[in-house]
This record gives sequence, structure tokens and C-alpha cells, in this order.
Amino acid sequence: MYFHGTSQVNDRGHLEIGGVDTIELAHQYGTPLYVYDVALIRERARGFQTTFKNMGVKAQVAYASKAFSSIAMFQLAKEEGLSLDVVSGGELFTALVADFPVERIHFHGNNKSYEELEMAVQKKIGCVVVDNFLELDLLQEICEKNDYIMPILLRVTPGIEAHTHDYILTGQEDSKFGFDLQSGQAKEAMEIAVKRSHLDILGIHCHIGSQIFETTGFKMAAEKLFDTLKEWKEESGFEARVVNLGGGFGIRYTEEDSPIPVSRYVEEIIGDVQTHVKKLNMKMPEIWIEPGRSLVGDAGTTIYSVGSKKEIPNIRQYLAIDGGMSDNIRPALYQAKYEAVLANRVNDKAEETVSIAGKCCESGDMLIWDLPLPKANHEDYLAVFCTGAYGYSMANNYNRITRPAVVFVEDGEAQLVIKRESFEDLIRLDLPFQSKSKILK
Ligand SMILES: Cc1ncc(COP(=O)(O)O)c(C=O)c1O
Ligand SMILES: N[C@@H](CCCC[NH3+])C(=O)O
Repeated sequence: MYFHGTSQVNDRGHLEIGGVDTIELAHQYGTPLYVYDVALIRERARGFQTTFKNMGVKAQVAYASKAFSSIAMFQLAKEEGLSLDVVSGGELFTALVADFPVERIHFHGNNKSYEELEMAVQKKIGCVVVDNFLELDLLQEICEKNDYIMPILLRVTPGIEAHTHDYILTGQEDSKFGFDLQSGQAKEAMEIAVKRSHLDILGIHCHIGSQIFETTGFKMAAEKLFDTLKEWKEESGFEARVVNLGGGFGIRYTEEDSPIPVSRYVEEIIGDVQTHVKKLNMKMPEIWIEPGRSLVGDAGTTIYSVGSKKEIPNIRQYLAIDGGMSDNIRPALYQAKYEAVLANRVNDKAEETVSIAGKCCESGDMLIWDLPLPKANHEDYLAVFCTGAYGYSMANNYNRITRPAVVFVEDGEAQLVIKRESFEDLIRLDLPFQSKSKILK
């Protein structure tokens, strides 16, 4: 069994994370329960930042908060000196409530509303990553109205196909994100932006996709960005101060995955960038990256209570848990794979193969297929590893299932950072039906 971060088995045979017994957590906070290993998040944040420092490259490491956003998470990111990538008014609002330094907030998204852009301008955030021509116009208008000059990056699609699931590919030419490089659209956007009185164009951005292991795609994309910048400098005199290479660094969900340590992602990609920049005889700009999954993915573990069992002789055994696609939609959406153990009997030998079923009314609500486990029953707990990214943040209320609680654990202590949703929370926005029917009256 592969244990991430501080996860280990304690002398009661229970899964322990951050020095805290997960079964005690389950008793105290109920299940399903998201448990985050704070030390592992810190280790990753420092790994990225120290490597840049050691390479002598000025950088910002922005946490892509879509992976898991909450006030406590943003406070932790602030404490670790990270910047923050937000993609909606809601994420921005959460960051402001968390008192995140506004100058380190970067605002992304392919269809930011007027209100969202105005919020960004009025709060004087560090940077808007402009995605399209409409936004170039809206942002100029809003900045003029508010008498503020907004630093911007232009998001470009470099035409790189990274090896990952189709739904999380973003750098290819046919993408909904950003200005296309190939057709000259990106250059046109740059030429417009440099002329705008209230936009300060810092440079360009690209993000080629997510859960990528090889550094080749990143290097190819980076080289393409620098070749483009060289061309723009020669043709239009525009010189970039920042190049943002996005996120997408892969992590280990199962033994099929072979990521490299975060320091090596940076060393390999930035090493290549340094060589390329030298070759082009350019000045090294500041480099920004936006890791999400690699900062929080394997720091998260979900603890479920085991429930019913169904055996179809000679075909399959289903073991149901008290959550599913409502707290983790990734298996249903991307056929994502996970590893799991019985959290209360980690050392027990596997005796059978079961498929873990969620409790939603959907046949597709299957968390893990064909998992070897000890014989389990309703008194057991299942721990699913590596659920820290795009788990809670994609959780939903399908079937009016309440979203789980989230705890942070570190140095033998646990703290609740998101309360479990209640039934009252579920109906908070509902209004009664005012019937107009004459027949029923
Ligand atoms: C623009 C942008 N930056 C950063 C990320 C973070 O990606 P990851 O969580 O794979 O690091 C994403 C999501 O894929 C993204 O769309
Ligand atoms: N939500 C996706 C990643 C999306 C990345 C956003 N650009 C996942 O769970 O893998």
C-alpha cells in the first residue's frame, strides 16, 4: 500500500494522518469526511518555491484554487507565501474574506462577467489573465471608470496536445480558452492591449492541461511562448516582464501514475526555459506557475462509512459507501481511478475483490472498480486516498445529499475547516410554491 505524506498505520491498525487517528475523526465529525494533511501541502508549496529560488529565477507560485477552495485553505496558502489563481467572483470573494493579499491574486476564466471584472478592479487585484477580445474591451472600460490601471496577462493557446484525459486538455488549438497563437489572434490581442491606457500588459500565459507527467509538453509550450515573444519584440517592440506557464503537474493516484517530485518538474522545465532564453538572446522574465492538483491532491483523503453489500454470484460484489459522486464526481466524469483501504483495519489482508458503489441514484456512481479488500461490513470505514484536488470543490447536492465536512490535520491536532452541510442548508434558498390553480383552491 502506498501512503502519501504523513499517512501511516498506527498501533491500533488505524489509518493515521498528521498524527491523528482517522477513525476518531470519523466518530467526532461523521462521514463522509475530507481529511487534509497540512504538512504535505506545506512541503509541496515550499518544494516549488525553493526550487525557483535555488535556480535564481524570480517567480510566483500561484495556487490554482479551483482544486480546493475554502477560507482556511486560502489562509494556509497565504501563510506559505503562495499567490492565488481564482476563476470566479465566488473564489475571489472567498480570498478577500480570507484576507489574502490582493496584489498576489490572479483572475482567470474564459467568460468573466462585467460584475466579476469590476470586483477585481475595485479590489485592485494583482493581475487579470485576459482570455478574449470582449474582455479586453470590458476591462479597459471598467478600469477607466474606476481610474485604475490593471496589470494583465494574455492567455494564449500554444497548440500543444498534452497526454491526459480529453476533458482536462486545454492547450490545443481547438480550445475554448485563450487567444490562438497560430492564427495571429494572440498578436492582435497584444497589439490592442499595449495601446489601452488602463491596461498594463505584463506578458503571456498558457496552461496546457492537467495531470501531466512528462515535462516534454511543458517545455514545448514554453519554447513556443518564448519564440513568440522574441517575434513580438522584433516586430512590435513589446517586451514581456512575466511568462506564466500554468499548472498541470501530475500526481500519483494509483500505481499506474508516475509523477516526478515537484522540484524536478520545476528544474526540468525551467532549466529548459533558461537554455532557450539564452539561445534567443532574451532577458529572462519573471516566471509564474499555477499548480492546483500537485499542491493539494494527495494531501486529501476521504473517509466513508461502509454500508450495504450486494453479491451477484460469479459476477461482482458491490460494497456501498455513504457518499459517492456527490462528494467526488471524478470517477464518473473522467473515469478517474483511486486506491483505498479499510481505515480501521489497514493491516488486514485482502480476501475479496469488491466494487465500491456510491449512494446516488445513478448506475454510473461507482467510486472504484475491483478493489481488493478484507471482508468488510457496515462497521468498517473506507479511506480513499488522493481526493484533495477537484473533490470537495466539485462536490454537489445531487439527490439532495449534503456535502461532507472538511478537517485539516497537523502535528497530532485536527481542526474543522468546513462544516458538514445540514438539511436546513439544503433548503435555505428554496421558496414555497404559490399555486395559481383555481381547481385546487
Ligand atoms: C488556467 C489554469 N491554471 C491552473 C490550473 C491547475 O491545474 P492543476 O490542478 O492540474 O495543477 C488549471 C486547471 O487545470 C487551469 O485551468
Ligand atoms: N477538474 C479536473 C481538472 C480540471 C482542471 C481545470 N482546468 C480534474 O478533476 O481533474
